[in-house]
Amino acid sequence: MIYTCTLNPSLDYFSEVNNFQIGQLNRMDTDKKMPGGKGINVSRVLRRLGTSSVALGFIGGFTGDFIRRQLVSENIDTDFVEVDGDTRINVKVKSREETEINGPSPEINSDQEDELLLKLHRLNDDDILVLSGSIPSSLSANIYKEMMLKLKDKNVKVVVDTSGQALKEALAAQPFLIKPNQSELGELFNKEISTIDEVIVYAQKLIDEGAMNVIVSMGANGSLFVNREMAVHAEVPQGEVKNSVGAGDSLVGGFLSEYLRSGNFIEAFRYGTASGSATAFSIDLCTKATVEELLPKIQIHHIERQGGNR
Ligand SMILES: Nc1ncnc2c1ncn2[C@@H]1O[C@H](COP(=O)(O)OP(=O)(O)O)[C@@H](O)[C@H]1O
Ligand SMILES: O=P(O)(O)OC[C@H]1O[C@](O)(COP(=O)(O)O)[C@@H](O)[C@@H]1O
Repeated sequence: MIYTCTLNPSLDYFSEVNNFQIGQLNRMDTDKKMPGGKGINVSRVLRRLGTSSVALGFIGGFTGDFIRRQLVSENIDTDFVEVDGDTRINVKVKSREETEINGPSPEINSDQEDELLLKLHRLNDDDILVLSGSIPSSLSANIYKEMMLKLKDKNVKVVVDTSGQALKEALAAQPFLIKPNQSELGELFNKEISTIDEVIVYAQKLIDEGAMNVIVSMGANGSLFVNREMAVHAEVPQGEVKNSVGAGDSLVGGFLSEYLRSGNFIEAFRYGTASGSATAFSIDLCTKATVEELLPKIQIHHIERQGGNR
């Protein structure tokens, strides 16, 4: 079974505003409310691709009720811990450019934190746990690492999709997969990373620090998969970007769905990358049909590393 864990879910409020002007009264042309947060998006993508999962995390208030109802209507199993405050609202404005304003998390107290940690007992050998998104300010930045250490005697593959300190801390617990985007990778090393060669060098450093597999997503430039055996670039076709929110989560969901089916890293990477692009080219998240239409257009290039593959 795949478990996704979203410590900081969101109601994503999407609005389209033609000619958005800062400091002026703007009116929306369209709006839409969707359940959001990285693990929740992974669960939604997995369901669309025909793979079941259980969504864990903290939700609360009217926004939490909305998320729960939406997930139930999509036949996604949930096992959330209820908190007192409202789950945050993240505002996404689409105009000439996309602008995101993510809200602050509600307070999580130590009983609620313990309740979530106890749920990890549900996991068995060969399950997959996806730890995705930012960490609420009332929790410690090393909570992902702590969760992984609780599972160390079980053969659970853990995927970590977060950034900054939380990601640095998690590396020591040897995640199966991490998925920073290009700017998150740069942020980890306090360096602007602009070429594919640089991405490979720094992804490799994350492997040296403990990650088993690294995918670096690079928006319209596709993505890179790096582990000790290979470095692979997936080139994506150009298309009209309708909404890039959730593209990274779709990559993770697509990768896992195909990895569970075939156990093949390259096919999983191709499928994940197609899923990311299919979401970027859609108003909502990708569907199985949009992913499979793009799949033949994803070009896979093996890259020989300096000093050879290891
Ligand atoms: N403009 C785009 N054109 C084509 N594919 C895209 C575009 N933006 C994102 N994608 C796809 O989605 C994946 C994840 O996108 P990215 O923006 O890098 O992730 P994140 O949402 O985590 O920042 C990319 O690897 C790519 O496959
Ligand atoms: O937890 P964070 O880092 O604030 O991110 C939450 C936001 O990221 C999303 O999960 C989208 O993430 P990606 O675009 O990286 O796939 C939104 O649904 C949500 O609003």
